[in-house]
Amino acid sequence: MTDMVSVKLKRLPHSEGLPLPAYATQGAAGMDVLAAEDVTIDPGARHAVATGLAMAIPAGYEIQVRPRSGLALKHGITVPNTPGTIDSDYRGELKVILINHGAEPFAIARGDRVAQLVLAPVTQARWCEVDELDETDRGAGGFGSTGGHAALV
Ligand SMILES: O=c1ccn([C@H]2C[C@H](O)[C@@H](COP(=O)(O)OP(=O)(O)OP(=O)(O)O)O2)c(=O)[nH]1
Repeated sequence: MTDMVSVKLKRLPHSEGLPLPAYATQGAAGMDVLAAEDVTIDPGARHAVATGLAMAIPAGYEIQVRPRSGLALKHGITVPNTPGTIDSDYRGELKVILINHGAEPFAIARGDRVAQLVLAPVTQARWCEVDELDETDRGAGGFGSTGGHAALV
């Protein structure tokens, strides 16, 4: 059974008549979120798409704005800041930043499902400053230090 967390949501006038974000299937991790405006994004351009929704996410949670794979694969439409972070103390309009990596202008109509929202728990870190860090086999190796993209044998 999936946990359910209540999130207070306020409709702004331009979302009137639109369905709320919803899970497309029972096991979906993300709720598809709808555009509240008509807009065309030219190749290479970005736009913060209005959703007409504001919310009060409970403390200890965030909402992540993630791309939809179908739009990415078929049209090159993705979220450049993915996952977009909606903070629990944000009360403004949730906007979906989209970029068109495709070759054609991409037309969005009000009501189109442009991205998905994932509610996720947040753990805040407290820094603990030290003079020395413990040693590991990896050490400072990174950024491809274990080899290229060929399969490990
Ligand atoms: O895709 C996004 C990302 C962010 N936001 C809103 C909610 C979030 O809580 C706020 C700030 O986002 P973020 O911290 O990513 O932006 P920033 O550039 O660091 O701005 P700020 O200085 O306002 O925190 O903007 C959106 O509506 N959509």
